[in-house]
Amino acid sequence: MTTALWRDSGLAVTQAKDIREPRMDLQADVVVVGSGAGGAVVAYELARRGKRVLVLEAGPYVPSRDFSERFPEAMEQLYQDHGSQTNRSGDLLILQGACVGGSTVVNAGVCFRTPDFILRDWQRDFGLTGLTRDSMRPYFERVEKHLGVHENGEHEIAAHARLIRAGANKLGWSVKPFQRNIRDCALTGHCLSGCKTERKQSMLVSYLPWAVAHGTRIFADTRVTGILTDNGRATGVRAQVTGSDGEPVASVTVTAPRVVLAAGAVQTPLLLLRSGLANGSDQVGRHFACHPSLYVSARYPQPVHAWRGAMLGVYVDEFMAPEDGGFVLEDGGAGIVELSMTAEPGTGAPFMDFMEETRYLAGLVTLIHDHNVGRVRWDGDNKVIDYQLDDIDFPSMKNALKAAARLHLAAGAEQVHVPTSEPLVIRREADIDPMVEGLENQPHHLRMVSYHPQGSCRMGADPATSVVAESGETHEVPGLYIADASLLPTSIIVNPQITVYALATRIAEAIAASA
Ligand SMILES: Cc1cc2nc3c(=O)[nH]c(=O)nc-3n(C[C@H](O)[C@H](O)[C@H](O)COP(=O)(O)OP(=O)(O)OC[C@H]3O[C@@H](n4cnc5c(N)ncnc54)[C@H](O)[C@@H]3O)c2cc1C
Repeated sequence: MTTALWRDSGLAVTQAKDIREPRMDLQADVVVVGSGAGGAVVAYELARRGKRVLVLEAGPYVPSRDFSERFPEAMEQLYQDHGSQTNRSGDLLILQGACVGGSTVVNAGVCFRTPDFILRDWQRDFGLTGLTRDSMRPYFERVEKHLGVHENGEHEIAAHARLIRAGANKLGWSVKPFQRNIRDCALTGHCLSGCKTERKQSMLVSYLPWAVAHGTRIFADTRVTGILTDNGRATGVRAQVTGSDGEPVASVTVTAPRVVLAAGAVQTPLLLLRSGLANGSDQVGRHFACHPSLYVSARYPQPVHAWRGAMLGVYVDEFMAPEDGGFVLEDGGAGIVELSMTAEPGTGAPFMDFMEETRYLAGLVTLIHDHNVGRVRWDGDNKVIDYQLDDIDFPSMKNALKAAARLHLAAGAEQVHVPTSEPLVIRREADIDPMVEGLENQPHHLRMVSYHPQGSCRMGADPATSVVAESGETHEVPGLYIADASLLPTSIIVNPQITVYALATRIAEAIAASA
């Protein structure tokens, strides 16, 4: 192995191309699997306390200067399965980052604390009595300070967001500027392709360099394939380094008394299932949720140019509480490619007509508080994500659609495009309820995207119904921890990165205290 190199943009990462030996045996106090929201925070928080930390990341290291602002290239470069990961039936695109920094590299930078009513549910239904608003506050404050989280200024409310705000104001609905972890946003609108300007405070430009400054070693192109145990205790991991040509480069064994899984809500359960660990209760991979989203676009009489300016400006929280509807509407800028990926305007001539109108379109993303009805599992060597929009969640989806249509029309839109497989266009307020109520919950009927997979290794006090304890340690395997979005016992309705950072900070504290 050659010494890891400092790259121009500042992160020391050992990549497949740096490795010369076919076998490596490494030691650490803590080995962290995955370098996204959970993994990066755990790595830094433990390294700064003097632990020898090793981070293994399956995806490549892509320095910010190599990011492409062409979305298809970014998907190829930075996303899990090159942006093509779906549920089993193929009607839900499930996006995740797969690179050093994980999904935080490609996320939109929106920041929400876990809503209080969600924390209360977790205390009541899962015995997570330590996760109160007051006890979580210092963790939220810490990550928000580190990541420069602040409310959008007026210059960050782009034309599309101003329309959404005007519509909400007209209806008397609560509408607020987003909080984002973007310092001096360059307003390029390319958040989902990685932030070339490094203003978005992803893990790639924050916690990972800080962890490295405290001695953490990061290996990219290195997929963990198994967890090692001795006498029922975690003792390390087995991994495989793969070159950019797909050829195996080296096998790696890491010996470490603490193993932290932070491979995300799809890969963490798969790794546990493959290793046959922590699943005596048959809970691993179950209770998967994902905030299935619709992108409801509308044509305005004037050009909107929804790809210009900050990607996300404002959101409507009028219906966030379950008793108010259980959904959130988020304004969302989109370029032509993102639009053609999430809208459903038909094929042939209708599609061409729709795309020609792109500059007149503004969009709203719907987020619902879905139930944990999904499951991640293996079928032979193939990963399977079983998730269909459940009938129990369909009313919230319809209510979110109706509200989005109502808001667009109030803001002056001439027509609203509902992303259904049969093109559905709403032009009048009076048509909203009958048209949306006419929809049926059938596979392939709605064009859904998930940006927030979560909940497949849930946290709880009862080992019979959960995988990990409040400390993040698995109930069954001492020394084996989980610190990513798979922990969340229920879907949280809002964008989850701050929840993951805060929980990972807390779990790192518990690990440090245990060692
Ligand atoms: C397009 C997009 C937009 C989003 N926008 C927002 C937003 O605006 N606000 C917000 O709060 N949230 C947003 N999110 C969600 C947020 O980024 C995630 O919830 C969060 O990053 C999840 O953290 P994690 O640690 O669970 O997983 P990730 O951050 O996804 O990290 C997991 C890492 O583990 C690696 N890995 C997987 N398997 C292995 C293995 N076997 N061995 C080694 N490494 C492995 C993966 O390659 C990946 O890098 C967005 C997500 C996406 C995809």
